Amino acid sequence: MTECPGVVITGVSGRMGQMLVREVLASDKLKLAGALERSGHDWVGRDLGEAMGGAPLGVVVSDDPLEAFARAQAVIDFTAPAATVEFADLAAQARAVHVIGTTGLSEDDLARIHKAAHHAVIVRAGNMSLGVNLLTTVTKKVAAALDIDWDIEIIESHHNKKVDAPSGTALMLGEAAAEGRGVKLDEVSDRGRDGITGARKQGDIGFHAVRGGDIVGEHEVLFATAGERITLKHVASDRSLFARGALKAALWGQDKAPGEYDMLDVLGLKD
Ligand SMILES: NC(=O)C1=CN([C@@H]2O[C@H](COP(=O)(O)OP(=O)(O)OC[C@H]3O[C@@H](n4cnc5c(N)ncnc54)[C@H](OP(=O)(O)O)[C@@H]3O)[C@@H](O)[C@H]2O)C=CC1
Ligand SMILES: O=C(O)C1=N[C@H](C(=O)O)C[C@H](O)C1
Repeated sequence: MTECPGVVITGVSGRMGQMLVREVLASDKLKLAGALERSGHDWVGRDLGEAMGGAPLGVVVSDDPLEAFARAQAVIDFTAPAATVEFADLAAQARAVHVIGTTGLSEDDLARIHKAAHHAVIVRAGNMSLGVNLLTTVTKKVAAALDIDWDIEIIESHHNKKVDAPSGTALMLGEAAAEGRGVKLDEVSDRGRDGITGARKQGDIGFHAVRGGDIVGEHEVLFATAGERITLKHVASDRSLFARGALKAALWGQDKAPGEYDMLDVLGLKD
């Protein structure tokens, strides 16, 4: 029998980090090869299971990514942009599949990730759920079918600890709508109106971010014209769906050539 690929989880104390650990431990296709936190974090040096408030797991939380990645076949990373670009370089050096869920990445960050993907497989998506990725394909089709007099607005809602806006998912949906319309998102994007903004510019794609309580993630794409509206909506009520998508990506990437991929590739939804 072939051995399960070993996976390192970064940012293990985080909301997604802990969810990913649970999903890897429950998986019979991947094994936990390491757990990372930033230097100085009080989980570093502790047993991961105990740090999470449970029984010991025999995995000590480390702050040494290169050493951890060298022992792994995959890295699953839901942290922050500054950490993710470092991890992309190090995972590529170790030739480990790097699954990136981190959002809020700048153009410079994306360029660095693109470079790292010359040497290893990188799967990156602002949302790892099947439902959202399907929604992007539907959004693209609806946008392609409708005239410019249908206004497109994207409304996202998240918990009050989220640090970036618009969400990675909202941007994926915006890209899909822009692609469907045959325009560039950065030329039509209108983010968070405020004050005397003037009338809505035809062809713009609007973004609105709601933050409150413990909302896991909700995304709505509104197509509105005179006399009628279409609303496409996805609601995530449990973070485990993002974690399961990430595990699927880590496995899928094992036999792929170096390069940048997304969840549409993993889910077989690319057209
Ligand atoms: N693609 C998807 O499907 C999804 C993406 N996300 C994205 O994942 C990311 C994390 O979300 P969430 O888990 O809620 O956030 P949390 O803040 O709960 O967790 C982030 C973790 O990353 C750690 N971290 C941050 N910076 C560094 C660093 N420089 N080096 C090492 N570790 C670091 C944090 O440590 P510390 O506490 O010390 O800062 C923390 O443990 C966000 O970008 C979010 O948008 C979330 C859900 C789904
Ligand atoms: O920060 C979150 O929580 C989430 N982030 C992702 C995003 O920015 O779209 C995915 C999901 O909506 C949860």
